[in-house]
Amino acid sequence: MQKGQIRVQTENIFPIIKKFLYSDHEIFVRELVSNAVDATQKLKTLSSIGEAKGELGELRIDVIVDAKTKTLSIVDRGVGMTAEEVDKYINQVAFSGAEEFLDKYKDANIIGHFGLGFYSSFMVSDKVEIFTKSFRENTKGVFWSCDGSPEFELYEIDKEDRGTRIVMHINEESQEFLEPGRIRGILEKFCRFLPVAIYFKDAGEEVKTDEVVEEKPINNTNPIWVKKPSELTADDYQQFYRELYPYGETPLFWIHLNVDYPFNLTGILYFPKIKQSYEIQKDKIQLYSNQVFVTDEVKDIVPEFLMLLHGVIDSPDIPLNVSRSYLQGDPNVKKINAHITKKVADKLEEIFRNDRKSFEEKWESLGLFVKYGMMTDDKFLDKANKFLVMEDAAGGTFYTLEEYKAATEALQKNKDGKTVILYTTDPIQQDAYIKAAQGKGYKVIKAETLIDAAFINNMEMKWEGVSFTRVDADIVDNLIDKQEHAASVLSADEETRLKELFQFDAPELRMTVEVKGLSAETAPVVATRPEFMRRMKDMGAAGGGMTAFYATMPDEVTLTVNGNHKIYQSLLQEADQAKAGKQIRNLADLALLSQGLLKGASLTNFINRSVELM
Ligand SMILES: Nc1ncnc2c1ncn2[C@@H]1O[C@H](COP(=O)(O)OP(=O)(O)OP(=O)(O)O)[C@@H](O)[C@H]1O
Repeated sequence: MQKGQIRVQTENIFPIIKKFLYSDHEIFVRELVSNAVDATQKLKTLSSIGEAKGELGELRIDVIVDAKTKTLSIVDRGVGMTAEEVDKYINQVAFSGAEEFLDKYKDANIIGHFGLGFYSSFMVSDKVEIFTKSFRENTKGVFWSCDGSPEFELYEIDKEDRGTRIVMHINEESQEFLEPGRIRGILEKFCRFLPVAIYFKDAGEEVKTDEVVEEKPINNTNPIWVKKPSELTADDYQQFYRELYPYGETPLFWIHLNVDYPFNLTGILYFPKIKQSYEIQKDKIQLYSNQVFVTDEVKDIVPEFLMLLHGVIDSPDIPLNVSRSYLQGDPNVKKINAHITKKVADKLEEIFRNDRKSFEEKWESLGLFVKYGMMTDDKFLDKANKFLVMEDAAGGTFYTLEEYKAATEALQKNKDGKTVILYTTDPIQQDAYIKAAQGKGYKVIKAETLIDAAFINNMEMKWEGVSFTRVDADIVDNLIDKQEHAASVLSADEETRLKELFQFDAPELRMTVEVKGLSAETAPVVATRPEFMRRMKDMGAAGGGMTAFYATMPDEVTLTVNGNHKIYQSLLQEADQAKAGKQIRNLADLALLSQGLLKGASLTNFINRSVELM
């Protein structure tokens, strides 16, 4: 028998482990089961190259919880260890550099992500024992035990079967890890797709002898992301989606990632159906390293705009044991990021080209990813410019940017030669304006979703030769500023007088009045909301910052008085000044009403005044 001290520089390494790993105790299960998987995989490899002799038998891992003896055991049938190996790997190697590591990362919250490996078992144990026997011929079994002090025991034992049994004597504070439900839950979280079958057993559970209980492993050892895309059907992908998200709706489509150079990465990303932007859930992508679950916080690894996707990413090349700031600067992570973005863009373009109809049908959900991506990632923007579509206000027709430009070439270029994209944020409320624009042959597109306001601002900076104007931003004749003027039939005096009549108090509005010669069929007064101020106000309302103060400002509105409307001929002749004033006020209110700007007392006044005039 050998007795000795574990050779780490710090005497009190165990209290440190316990303290720092406090928040993430459950990861010891992942660490130990991963070791058992590694030992099993190693044996398979050695056997395949003829270094391990004989039958391997059923290769499985058993996790056994026993409340009576207060132990949790993890049993594998892998390579096992000889006495020398236990001394080398457990006593010496496992902790070299640990002191330095702890010093460096004392303050960071990342230690929970650091694979402390086998020693993490001491977070929850008073004593840990190893019973192991190597696959090598003519070796004896080995017993190792340590109670959490740096002293250990190591001696040979008789052990029949190959492999390793780790027995943890769970400590007083960690009794939760003796609850079968708790352990099962942890296994399902971390070990769900590990490549070796894992069986969970509650030693305290009574088994009736005449009953054949069918054993089912915890995990799916062969998840579809490790298979070749050519071997898989649409059904396989959808079934796997349901396995990941039992309550999720059928996804729109998916992308199978498979890279082996210059880094290793596999995975499947699903585009979920999104009906409302507020349904968006981030943190739905799970990150694995060789099928071991690592985290569902994929920030920094997946581009921000793709955080909305679901699915799994598996890469042994992502440095998991280091801090976030390091991760951001990591060249591999940057490459992975760029690769995922490219793959997603390629896939979207492929669907757009091959099946535009289905692409357009999915646009309601897809548009959100695409627009978000175009705003935040210039590489993606370049590609997406080809497949971003804009839906006509009439519904059912979609234009790409190029198609819209071509279709509006003749009518919608302004004096600077820019294409003016007319949009509506509310086809019902802005119906009159849309009809007027369409009447002139203009194309109006829908921009109704939460993201559109920001998207429009952003694209105006990024797209050359394009500007956006909301369909009610000006009277229809001025929507596309071509610097053409129609003459008014009124004399200069009459215009001035008319302008005066329209000067009245409207405290909640900031009003500008202009008299213009519009066509005789156009309404006598048109209320419009200047694009710039309205955007600022919308942005202020949506989210604070610099623009927040705009939200508190009065609504800005322009009243364009149509000097060519025949109603003014009689109004300007009206002898009863008070009556004329009221009629003028009513015309203005009607225009404001169409913009949804007539509210509260102003609305009541309008109704009373109308009755009076009648
Ligand atoms: N179940 C096992 N069967 C055989 N060897 C094992 C087993 N568990 C641990 N070992 C040996 O002990 C070594 C140290 O294990 P430990 O978990 O501390 O670190 P690691 O697995 O090498 O690295 P990591 O920090 O990523 O877990 C392993 O490399 C392996 O050689």
